[in-house]
Amino acid sequence: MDRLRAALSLGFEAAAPKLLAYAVLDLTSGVVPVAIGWLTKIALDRLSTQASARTLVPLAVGLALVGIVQAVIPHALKYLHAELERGTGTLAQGRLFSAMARFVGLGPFEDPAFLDKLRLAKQSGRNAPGSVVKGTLGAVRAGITIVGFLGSLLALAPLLALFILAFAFPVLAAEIVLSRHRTEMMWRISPRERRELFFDQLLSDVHAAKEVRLFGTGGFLLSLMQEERRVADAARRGVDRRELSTQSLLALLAALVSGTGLIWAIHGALSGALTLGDIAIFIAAVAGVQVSVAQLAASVAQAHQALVLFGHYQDVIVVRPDLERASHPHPMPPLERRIELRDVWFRYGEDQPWILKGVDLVIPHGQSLALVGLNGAGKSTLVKLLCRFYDPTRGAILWDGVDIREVAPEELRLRMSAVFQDFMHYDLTARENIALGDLSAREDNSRLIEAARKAGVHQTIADFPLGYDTLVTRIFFPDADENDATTGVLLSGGQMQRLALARALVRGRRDFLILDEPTSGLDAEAEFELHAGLREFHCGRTSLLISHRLGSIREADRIVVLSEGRIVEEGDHGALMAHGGVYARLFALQASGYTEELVPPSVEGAAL
Ligand SMILES: Nc1ncnc2c1ncn2[C@@H]1O[C@H](COP(=O)(O)OP(=O)(O)OP(=O)(O)O)[C@@H](O)[C@H]1O
Repeated sequence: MDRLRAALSLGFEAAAPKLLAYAVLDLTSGVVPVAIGWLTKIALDRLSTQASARTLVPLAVGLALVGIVQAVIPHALKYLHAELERGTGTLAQGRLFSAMARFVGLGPFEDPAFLDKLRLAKQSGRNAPGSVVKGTLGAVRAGITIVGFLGSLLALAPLLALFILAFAFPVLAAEIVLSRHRTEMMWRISPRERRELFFDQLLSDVHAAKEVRLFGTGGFLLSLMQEERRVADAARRGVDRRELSTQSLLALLAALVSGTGLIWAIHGALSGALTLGDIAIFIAAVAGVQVSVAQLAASVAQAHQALVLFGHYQDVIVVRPDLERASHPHPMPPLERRIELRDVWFRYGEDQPWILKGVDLVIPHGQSLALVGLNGAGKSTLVKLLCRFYDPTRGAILWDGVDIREVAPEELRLRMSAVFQDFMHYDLTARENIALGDLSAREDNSRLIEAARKAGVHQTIADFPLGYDTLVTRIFFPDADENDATTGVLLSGGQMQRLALARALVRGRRDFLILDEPTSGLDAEAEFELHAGLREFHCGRTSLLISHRLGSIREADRIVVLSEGRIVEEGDHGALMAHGGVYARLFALQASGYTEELVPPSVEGAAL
């Protein structure tokens, strides 16, 4: 009942006048068949008693008017229903995405059960209020028609009226059971549909297209996609078949009921107990009640199914933040002393292996720290904990002595900037791609240009047909525009990475800068220039740099080596080289790939 109220109030909030108009028209259409039945009966009775033509005119006009109403109402209802769906769709979308914005971290986006719920919530938030209104009003409308016709039947054949009414109960029960099966099936196949969608996107994605073609995996991926569809279709087919057999059985029952009624009516007519008009209204009533009972059942099923799905929407919009928010958040003044990881342990789930195993690390204010380690050592995980995308499973991260769980996550993030290893490229303009780092810079050309210059991408953008307002994508334009550069340009991987870097830099002098492999896609010269620029940029600022190119981090104030979730070495480049441990071995290994004659002295080591 609460769910019904919530769905209706969402519809009401989104489009109250249209919802009311829909209700009025829908309910009116419930009276129409009964009115037609009675007007026909009266007309036939008058005809059979040789009544004058004048008495028939109003009836004919009435019948014509009711006929017009009957013809127009479905179209008006269709329009109003679409309007209702558009209104609720926009409102529900806003609420759904606002609820998702309350998530502090990344956990829910990695939880398959939540992703299934989210997909159904998106669908039901848009459709459910309309379907609930349609289903509920459809049921009421059918109820009105049934009551109208049953009243007529009660006057003619009370027993038959009760017989027909009794038939309504199994129909309703069957429809509700079928609806429950359908919604359960939809939930069951949801992961399959998600996987099918994944393969579908993969097979139409330009990035994947290269490997798909080179490795010839198109057929294989297609077969996986179709397998998902086959399994999901088998489940759908099962429910469809069950519906078909149940509906056929109900149709048989309906035929028996109408057959019995017809035989009774013929007897009545032959014995002179029923007039021609009685027969007409009787036939209309039997058919009308049966159709309306079927409509009632279908409407109840529709509303029931929509309400079950609407439950997913409701679950998502009231979902609690994935990570605890402090009830009285600590203020977040600028960093003055240090960021500290104190005995931090972390794993992604209780059944997952430990990724960080007791990390103690201090990043003093104003210092640059470089993090080094083999693939999978836990470097990016540590970055995600610093941004509070997850909370440590044990231990704490302190910002000037305050646990970051005690401050508002938004405040924490306002004090930071970052380039992530898996940086984003937005299918927007160059201006927007940079300004998404700090929206206040959107119209501030000098700030955008400064950030782009530092990231080494200003000249590239300036040469675009529309400069900073050039779209750095072509996905929004059809083939016909392919040769028109003003409809968008395509960037190389390195240029996209520079844009991502500019996005991080446009945030200005934030307290803490994280650079996770910021130059992995850049050429050696660009990387050298960029690191020189960055050195100047984060000179005297607190920063964390992760890079596998050890030459680019050698000038960091401190280098920390992470191995299997533990810090195994710490010191500056000179000290670590002298120590002769993991770092020295890795550095020597990289350096051995270069010969002195080939590397100009100024860039030696920089591009390792
Ligand atoms: N979202 C996640 N859920 C579960 N496990 C994860 C997740 N992200 C990373 N891991 C696991 O955590 C481990 C450390 O990954 P992480 O990305 O932190 O390593 P890294 O040191 O940054 O590696 P690389 O040098 O390859 O970037 C890996 O074994 C990875 O499988």
